[in-house]
Amino acid sequence: MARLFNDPGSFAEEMLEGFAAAQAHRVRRVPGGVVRRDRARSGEVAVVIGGGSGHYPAFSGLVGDGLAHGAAMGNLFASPSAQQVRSVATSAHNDGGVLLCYGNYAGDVLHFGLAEQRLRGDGIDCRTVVVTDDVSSAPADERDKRRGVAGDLVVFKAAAAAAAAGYDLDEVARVAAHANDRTRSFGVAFGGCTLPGADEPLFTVPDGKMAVGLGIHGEPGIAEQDVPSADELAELFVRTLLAEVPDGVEVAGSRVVVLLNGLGSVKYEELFVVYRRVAALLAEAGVEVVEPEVGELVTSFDMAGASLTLCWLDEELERFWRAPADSAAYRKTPAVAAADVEAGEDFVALDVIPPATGESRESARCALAALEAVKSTVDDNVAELGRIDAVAGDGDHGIGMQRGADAAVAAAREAVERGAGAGSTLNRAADAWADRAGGTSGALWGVALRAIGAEFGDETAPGPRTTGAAVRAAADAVVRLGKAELGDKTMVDVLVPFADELESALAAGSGLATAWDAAATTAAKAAEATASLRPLRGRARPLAEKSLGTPDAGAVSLSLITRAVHAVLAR
Ligand SMILES: Nc1ncnc2c1ncn2[C@@H]1O[C@H](COP(=O)(O)OP(=O)(O)O)[C@@H](O)[C@H]1O
Ligand SMILES: O=C(COP(=O)(O)O)[C@@H](O)CO
Repeated sequence: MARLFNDPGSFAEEMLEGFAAAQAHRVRRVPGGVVRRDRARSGEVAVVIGGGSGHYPAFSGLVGDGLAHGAAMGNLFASPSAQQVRSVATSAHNDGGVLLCYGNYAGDVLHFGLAEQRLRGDGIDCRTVVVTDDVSSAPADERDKRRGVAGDLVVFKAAAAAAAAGYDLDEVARVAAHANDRTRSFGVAFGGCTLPGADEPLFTVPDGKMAVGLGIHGEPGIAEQDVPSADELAELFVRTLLAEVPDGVEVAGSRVVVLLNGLGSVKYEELFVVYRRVAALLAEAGVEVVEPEVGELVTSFDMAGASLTLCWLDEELERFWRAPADSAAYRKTPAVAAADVEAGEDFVALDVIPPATGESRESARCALAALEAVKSTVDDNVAELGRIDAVAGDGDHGIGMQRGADAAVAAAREAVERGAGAGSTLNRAADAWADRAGGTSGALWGVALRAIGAEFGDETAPGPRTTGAAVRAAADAVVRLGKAELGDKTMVDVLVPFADELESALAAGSGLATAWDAAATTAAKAAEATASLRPLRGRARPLAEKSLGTPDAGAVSLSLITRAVHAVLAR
């Protein structure tokens, strides 16, 4: 467990501050993360990686020559926001376009996806490759649903070496996708991680047992067995990964990168004991190992666990794997000399409040009151939302919603004080929510509030009809971004019936407060009804059976929020 921290809420930020100070000769701090201190040559594709904090050396430790050009860093175990990714990518860009490369987690996919759209809008060409190496997170015929774990390193390195070799953006993306296709990982855990300030570990494994197939956020594993000996673990690792070799690869005679990764509190010495047997087994199978790594490459805070990664090489991947690199946490000599180029402009968000009418400013005050009610209900339910999310997810839904709601209220308050209209107030609240909350729900709440803001605008006071249309627009935006359907066990199962009921009650002539009341009652029933569904989206999906009987965390928080907002409308 973490012993050294100040305010747990500032841990990720303070960690990055210290990292950047300690690595000032390699990296530069920019809003949302870090970029290389020295620019690469002009025209070189920038490889921008990122994800939640708590996985060091992923992601900031992998920024440097021959590795990533920048890393966007979110809160602990929560993806960076779209704005953070955009900021880092803008600072890392060398006029050669940007490859966004990160592990396949719902929150990362949403935020990096939004960032990609915005970067394109800024005139920066982008491609995306998500890492999906964890064989236990989905079957082989659904590789695109798998999580990204320690295989991140091989994919990031291949992409960055291709960029350094002068490949263009399409070619860098091709190399990264190819490295991902050739990479498989498999992990186990003996104990959970405890985040700073938390009293309990995120999950536990019974004494003497080992969870098999566990993810890097403590997502429960696919099986449990007695703790094996080091040799037996090596045998399990190698057997599992040799059972799923990429298409077109012959095991005997192949050359592979091997990563034996410690997840946080397994000792290097233990890893070497395991590696001794891994190396022997691969040799017996006729596989030649190329520059293996044994150590901490992608961790999960202080989780006790380990994983094995194999990347099946061809000539090009081997060349890129062997290429020099010099980052804080990963170095291969000879180090490349940094190009001595002027640092470019960092990304600076515009801070202009658009003009608004008096009536819209009045509505902005109501929007602020509604957000305050949201914050207060989230505060009251934070532990329960975490508990529900922990059944099949990563247990951070309450904390994420709290971070988002806090930030949204602060941003809305500032906007109101500066004379913003309702639309702009909600836009600012939306960006603040998405920025601070991270995670899947952060991205979704961000687009939902933005959609409401767009309907409200800064000119007129939104009446019942506009409010109904705004809620519908929010539902459409959430579905468009998250692509969940009704019945997938997500917040959509509450948001859509809520919007339907609100619209039909308004159409039947009810006033806003009465219609909202009826819709909030529908929302509560819909949230409860998600208990009988199996999740088909998000982090809980691999644990569908476990989640039966428990409602969806995002559905419950949304239903509580609709009820809290009703209290404001009924005033
Ligand atoms: N594709 C999706 N569309 C809509 N809602 C989703 C989707 N994926 C997940 N969710 C919602 O997000 C909630 C989880 O939010 P959060 O804990 O912030 O995410 P994370 O799993 O990234 O930590 C889920 O309970 C679910 O309601
Ligand atoms: O957890 C991470 C991002 O996933 P969310 O879906 O945002 O929770 C992060 O730690 C890995 O990038």
